[in-house]
Amino acid sequence: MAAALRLLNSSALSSAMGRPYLAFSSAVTGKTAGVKRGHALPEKVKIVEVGPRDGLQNEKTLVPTEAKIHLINMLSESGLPVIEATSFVSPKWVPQMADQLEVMKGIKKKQGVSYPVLTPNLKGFQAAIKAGASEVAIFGAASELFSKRNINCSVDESLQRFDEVMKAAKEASVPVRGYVSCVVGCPYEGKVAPEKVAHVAKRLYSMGCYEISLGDTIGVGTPGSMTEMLEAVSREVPVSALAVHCHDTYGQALANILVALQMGISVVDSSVAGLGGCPYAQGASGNVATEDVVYMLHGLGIQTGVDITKLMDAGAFICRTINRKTNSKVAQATCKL
Ligand SMILES: CC(C)(COP(=O)([O-])OP(=O)([O-])OC[C@H]1O[C@@H](n2cnc3c(N)ncnc32)[C@H](O)[C@@H]1OP(=O)([O-])[O-])[C@@H](O)C(=O)NCCC(=O)NCCSC(=O)C[C@@](C)(O)CC(=O)[O-]
Repeated sequence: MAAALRLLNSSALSSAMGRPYLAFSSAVTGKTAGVKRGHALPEKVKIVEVGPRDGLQNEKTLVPTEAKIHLINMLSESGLPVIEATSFVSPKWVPQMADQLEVMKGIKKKQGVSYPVLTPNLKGFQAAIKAGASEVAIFGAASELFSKRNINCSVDESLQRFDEVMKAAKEASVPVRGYVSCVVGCPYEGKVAPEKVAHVAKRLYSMGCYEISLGDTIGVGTPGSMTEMLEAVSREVPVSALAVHCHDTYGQALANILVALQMGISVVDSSVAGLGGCPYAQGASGNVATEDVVYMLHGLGIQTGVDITKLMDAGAFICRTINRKTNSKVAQATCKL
């Protein structure tokens, strides 16, 4: 990884001399930044934008529904292939997502873009389908205490609930993504053993989830602990079915994503402007910023299909709307605030 970072930095510096700021990345030129891709790095990465859901769910002040819809529409125009739109969870638990129906009805669905929603149980699944969702995600955890605080049941109980959702989803031919939270650390239990993560990931995959997103919910992972965890999980679930979902609390998210890419993972979750946190994980900061992920990937010559300028416009819009400073380093550096 160190070698790859060295290559990235030297290439970025030389290619940027005398050029406007965004020439640091291939995002504007469409060309690679001249970085030799390591043989393990994928040519393309699918970015799963979780800003409208993960990014906003923790906002204390209710974000106007119209603003959520406008954000999703702007993100759709940026070329992102997947935008997690909202969640069909209890409004008593997460009031910010109580307008899920209006959001789903209000967005302009762009052809080729998927708009999955979170569904913790059968009730949520049924409501999501009624609202027009064509993809859902179930969300479990590798830590008992986090599971209890987040969805009010043990890990085993959650898997039973998910089984019901899976059965209904199969009948309705709806693809289901599975999340595992706390893959390296838990706010209540501390370090989480990689074997526990592998166990839950395997269960979700066996019950039919097409993709398993591994969440470093509180952003404590390092390239070392991520590697250890990913090695354990990839013994149970094919790497082609894995995604990483990194929060940036300790500033390790991009480095963690890079090790995941080097292990063959080609799906990365991120949140525009680095918005977010988890309501049940005190102190957790936002997801890694999508702008920063796209900048790094383009700098590595990896395709995303995302127009970084349009993406930054979406980030600037939501930051203005909720009166927050962007957490994206790229947006800060280019004054897209
Ligand atoms: C799972 C429950 C519902 C259990 O909550 P519960 O209180 O145990 O549920 P219950 O079955 O006992 O029902 C209690 C009430 O909730 C209602 N209810 C029950 N289900 C639903 C539903 N789907 N939608 C709307 N209402 C629902 C139900 O109808 C009933 O209403 P009442 O009779 O009292 O009026 C609750 O704990 C919950 O909603 N939790 C969601 C928490 C959440 O959204 N957390 C954030 C997402 S996870 C995350 O961010 C991590 C991730 C994915 O990003 C990855 C990472 O970073 O690690």
